[in-house]
Amino acid sequence: MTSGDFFESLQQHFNKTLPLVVYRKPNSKEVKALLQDNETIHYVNDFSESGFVYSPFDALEKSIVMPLNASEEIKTDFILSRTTETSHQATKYSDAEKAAHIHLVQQGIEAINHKDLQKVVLSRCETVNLSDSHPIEIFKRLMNAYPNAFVYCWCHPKIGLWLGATPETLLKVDGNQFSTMALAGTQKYEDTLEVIWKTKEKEEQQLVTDFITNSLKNLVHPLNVSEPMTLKAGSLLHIKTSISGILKTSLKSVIKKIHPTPAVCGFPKAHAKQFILKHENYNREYYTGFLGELNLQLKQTRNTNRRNVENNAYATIRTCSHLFVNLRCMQLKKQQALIYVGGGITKDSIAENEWHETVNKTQTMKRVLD
Ligand SMILES: C=C(O[C@@H]1C=C(C(=O)O)C=C[C@H]1O)C(=O)O
Repeated sequence: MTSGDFFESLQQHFNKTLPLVVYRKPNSKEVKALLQDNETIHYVNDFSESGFVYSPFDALEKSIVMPLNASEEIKTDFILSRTTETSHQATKYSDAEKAAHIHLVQQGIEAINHKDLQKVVLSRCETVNLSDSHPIEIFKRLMNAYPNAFVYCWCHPKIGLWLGATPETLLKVDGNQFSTMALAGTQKYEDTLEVIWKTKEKEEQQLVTDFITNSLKNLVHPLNVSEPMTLKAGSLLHIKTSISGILKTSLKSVIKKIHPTPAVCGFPKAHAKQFILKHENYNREYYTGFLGELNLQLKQTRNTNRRNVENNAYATIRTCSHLFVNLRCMQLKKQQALIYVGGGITKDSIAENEWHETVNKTQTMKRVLD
């Protein structure tokens, strides 16, 4: 489909206020959309469904799927163009806004010092007034601005409209090949990837790696764990460890084990989650949940040069899922964007610095707003 026809179909479907999702994977030029044919909310039953899944932070809440068999699938190639900065004004924060987050972080540090809690990821939701909002235009700007992110726009008339550009994979399953990543630690990108990471960030990220590798012990075997490396995400840098192996269990079991990871919740998981639900004072909804392709059937012929009938005999069908953590995202209301940002708190955190980290993280979305 031509790019023009693709975005025209998308806009028409959007105008009919029917559910849709449009997305582009990291470093890919292919953009895909699922256009659901009616307003039904399809809930996930056991993660054996096929389609696009949208899951909240709280694993006790229901996940939504746009099923392949109730949607039209369209695709195009999107050619990146030079990013044009929008005219969005710099944010003036009130003292109260800053004080509230600093207080939350201080409560987190206090709990870490006195209770059985090693890390807790604390976040806030910032409201930005918009002069105008064209979700599909914003989605295109996100694709241009963040080529190595998973960029999406998800919309359901009964749930809401979300957009994001996330650097973090929750998991990828291709047949029985499994991979994931431990991503944590943040600093501003200042024109180089050759940066020094402080012990605080290194320990915080190692905790995520340890949690994931321990959780996967009996589910993925053998398990390969890379050295930590620096990853650039927009104007930020993170530490990333790649983890991969052969999956020995169902998708449902592995999701249950790892989501939410200490990269977005904390450690131990139950205590961190309890702290978040009690102290954050707002509902994260889908922020720090996960989203992406669920159980898609990929057909691959072994020898693409041989154009004969026999070739089909060599075709293999693999079931693939590729899920991302819903970070660097926002919810669009009529004339407002709700931007969700957070950071990992450990015993060594400095509350003021954590505030600035969330301010820096808001830039990922603000750069594409009018
Ligand atoms: C929670 C967020 O990001 C997560 C927290 C990070 C950190 O604490 O340094 C880094 C990357 C993400 O795993 C967010 O972007 O809102």
